[in-house]
Amino acid sequence: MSRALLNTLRTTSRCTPILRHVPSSSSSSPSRILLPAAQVRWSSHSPLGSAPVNVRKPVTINTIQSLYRKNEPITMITAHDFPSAHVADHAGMDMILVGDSLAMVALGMEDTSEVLMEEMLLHCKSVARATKGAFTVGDLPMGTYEISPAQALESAIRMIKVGRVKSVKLEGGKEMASTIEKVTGAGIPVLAHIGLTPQRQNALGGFRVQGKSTSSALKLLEDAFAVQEAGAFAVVLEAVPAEVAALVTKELNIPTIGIGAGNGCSGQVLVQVDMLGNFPPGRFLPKFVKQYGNVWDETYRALSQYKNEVKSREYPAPEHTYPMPKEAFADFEKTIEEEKEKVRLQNFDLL
Ligand SMILES: Nc1nc(=O)c2c([nH]1)NC[C@@H]1CN(c3ccc(C(=O)N[C@@H](CCC(=O)O)C(=O)O)cc3)CN21
Ligand SMILES: CC(C)C(=O)C(=O)O
Repeated sequence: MSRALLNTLRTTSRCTPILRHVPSSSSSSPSRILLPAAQVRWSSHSPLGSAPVNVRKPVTINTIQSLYRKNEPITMITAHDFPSAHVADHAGMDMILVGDSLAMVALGMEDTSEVLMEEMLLHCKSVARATKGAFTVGDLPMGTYEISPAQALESAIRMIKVGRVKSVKLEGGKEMASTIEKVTGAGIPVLAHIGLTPQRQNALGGFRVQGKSTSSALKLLEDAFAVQEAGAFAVVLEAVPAEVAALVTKELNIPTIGIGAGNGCSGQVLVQVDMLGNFPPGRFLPKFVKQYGNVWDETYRALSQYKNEVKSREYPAPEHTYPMPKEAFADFEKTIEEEKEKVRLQNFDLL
């Protein structure tokens, strides 16, 4: 036992039970700093974790083009942080979108109008760090691109430079053509987004299916042509009748990525937490969402079991603890008893 610890035992034990003052192995303990590098382990969610190696060629804009030419459906999913992007990338998604649905699904906001550029950038960065294979797209949040093409380009550049994504998405058709031209002209790929554009929910009168009448279907086609002409590499079609989306897809020579737009699109996108079922029971889900998992139930079950096992002292079990040679512990106990005895005698002397 070190002299310092013995001194601590001596001085503190006069007024308080000594065991409270034995330094613990908590994370704030300075001894942690002295660990040799080889012993330092990272969480499995960190970039240096022991996650399986993902060996696929990174998806580029050319890969997307080539999938489109081969008529192979393009897969896209949203992600909002390192773990959700990590798993999406490993599952082999072609594209990962940091959608502004981040506002609701990760930040608990009411709708997408509240999310700020700085918040999008933070999440884009964490997604970009996890994504080695998929092509990343960052959503330009409301208010960062509508004022002028110059404003849009400035925001798009921030997305690339700070957010570390490979392309940007913005909502709007014909009226956004000059903006899309400006951004793509600077070498930043743009994914357009037409049909139901959630950032304009107040003008649309809510989340309403678009292109249901002949005239609104024609407007959708017009918007699709306009964004294609302006240089968008693909276009999201959200909440439009399947036959309209299929026809628009046929008429275009860039890929359409459907969400609530049926099976005739060149690819599909969904919000990851929706399709994973990672939300409490009873929450409204758009009818186009297919729930492929039940992550909420599984998480709830695991957390409840953990809670119960901690309360009942079932966890941690012996296999979750670190062994120590019996003799070393016996010595440890004995030394403490001896020290306590010495202190008792000293205190007695002082009387
Ligand atoms: N979690 C989440 N997932 C999404 O897919 C999503 C969001 N949030 N927020 C932004 C938009 C809103 N989305 C929605 C929401 C509702 C419908 C919807 O189903 N609306 C009515 C349509 C009524 C009509 O016009 O016919 C419906 O009853 O189907 C569609 C898209 C899709 N987006
Ligand atoms: C659903 C997709 C297309 C989206 O825009 C988002 O997640 O914000």
